[in-house]
Amino acid sequence: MFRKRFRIHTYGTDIPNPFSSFDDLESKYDFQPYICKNLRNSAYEKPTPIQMQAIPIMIHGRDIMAMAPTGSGKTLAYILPILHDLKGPEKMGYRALVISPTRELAHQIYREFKKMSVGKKFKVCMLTKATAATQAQSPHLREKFDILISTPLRLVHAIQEENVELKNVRHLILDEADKLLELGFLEQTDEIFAACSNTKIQKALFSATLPSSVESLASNFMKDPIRVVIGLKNAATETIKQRLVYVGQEEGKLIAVRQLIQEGFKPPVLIFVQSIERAKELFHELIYDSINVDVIHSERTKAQRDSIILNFRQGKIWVLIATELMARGMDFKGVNLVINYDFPQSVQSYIHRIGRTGRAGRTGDAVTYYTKDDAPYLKSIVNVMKESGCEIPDWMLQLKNPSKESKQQLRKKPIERKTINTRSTYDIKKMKHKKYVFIILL
Ligand SMILES: Nc1ncnc2c1ncn2[C@@H]1O[C@H](COP(=O)(O)OP(=O)(O)OP(=O)(O)O)[C@@H](O)[C@H]1O
Repeated sequence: MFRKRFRIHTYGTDIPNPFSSFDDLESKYDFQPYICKNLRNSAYEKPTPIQMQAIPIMIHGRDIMAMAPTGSGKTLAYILPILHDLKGPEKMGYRALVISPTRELAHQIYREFKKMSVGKKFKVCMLTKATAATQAQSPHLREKFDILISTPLRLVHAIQEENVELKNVRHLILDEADKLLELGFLEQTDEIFAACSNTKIQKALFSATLPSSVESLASNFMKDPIRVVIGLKNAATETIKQRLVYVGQEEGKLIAVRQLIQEGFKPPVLIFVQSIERAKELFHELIYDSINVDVIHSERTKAQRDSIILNFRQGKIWVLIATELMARGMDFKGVNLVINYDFPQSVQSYIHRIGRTGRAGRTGDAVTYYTKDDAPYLKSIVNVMKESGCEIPDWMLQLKNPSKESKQQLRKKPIERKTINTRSTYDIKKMKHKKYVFIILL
């Protein structure tokens, strides 16, 4: 009955019962008072459904595959049982390892660990070029750490250079697990698994989307895992108001964005495009529109990326143009609107992108622009919207589902789109001419 009330679905054997209040952590599970104090200080009043169920499972040492909506508190669902199990710093090297697909998300997880471990002198390390180099120079330092957070590539380098030791790791978490088990990351993830040689290791996978193919792949390396699904499988958060907007041709998108800005918009806003090139192009268009806009992608320096994220969090940037880099895991609490300027290349991408708004019970808006070229894939998004309870016109419901092959093709290669540019070639030529005259005069 309790599970039904919170839409907690579980699959597996000997599943521990969920708990209902953070007080239970101290009274029933013997959590140390410092954890409960940190929870109170964070103003978290009650556990979210994924926390209610995943925490007891992890405390019992069971492997887990957990799927819960974006912004529903999955990070805390693995941080709390790890801190509880590790008890205190031990100077025996890394005992918990969290892998994240992006450096930005790894940093966010690091900050959450630090926040929740105030009062205990745990040594938490986020693996960067600098921290890896320090540990390479002073191997005795490695023993002082308890918890490691890293992206796959950085960690694989450190393993190959013998700069990290993972034999004592007993909690291995894959955050955004489906991404980490996709081609491109899979080889690195495999190498990390091989380096975690402790036979008593607990493996946990967390994501808002875990396609069945990933679940079956994961069951090969997990021991009698328990699957937890909150709400509907692979669905969007229900507090997000989703809209699909037809813009005709590519040019229509810029008109639509400018109209939105002119009508008055509530920042912060995130705009997703499909490539770095297009992110730059859109930035060069919007920068002249008297709004505080910036752009983030993997070609920007690490220092620039850090400063952009900070400024966006602090409200100094109103509109942030981003590539897929920002789509997963990033927790910007107040994002009011997500615009999919370019149609997402998969349902998973759609769910994660729009999940940057409507977090932790808040409401949010998501607008997805589509052109004639995107129309064949429209039904995939319509299906997600329908599952989330959005109102959808009949004609959209009657659309045909795209074939498996065409979906796979889109995942591999985005639709080719016209350059984002409203300035005429005549204007550009004129500007270039002016520049040369100016240089000659100088
Ligand atoms: N029990 C709670 N009560 C209220 N807020 C919470 C609770 N647990 C976590 N939060 C807050 O909810 C927000 C979203 O949490 P988190 O980033 O862990 O979401 P997530 O489920 O991992 O999302 P995503 O799938 O996008 O990665 C964070 O700001 C976090 O501080």
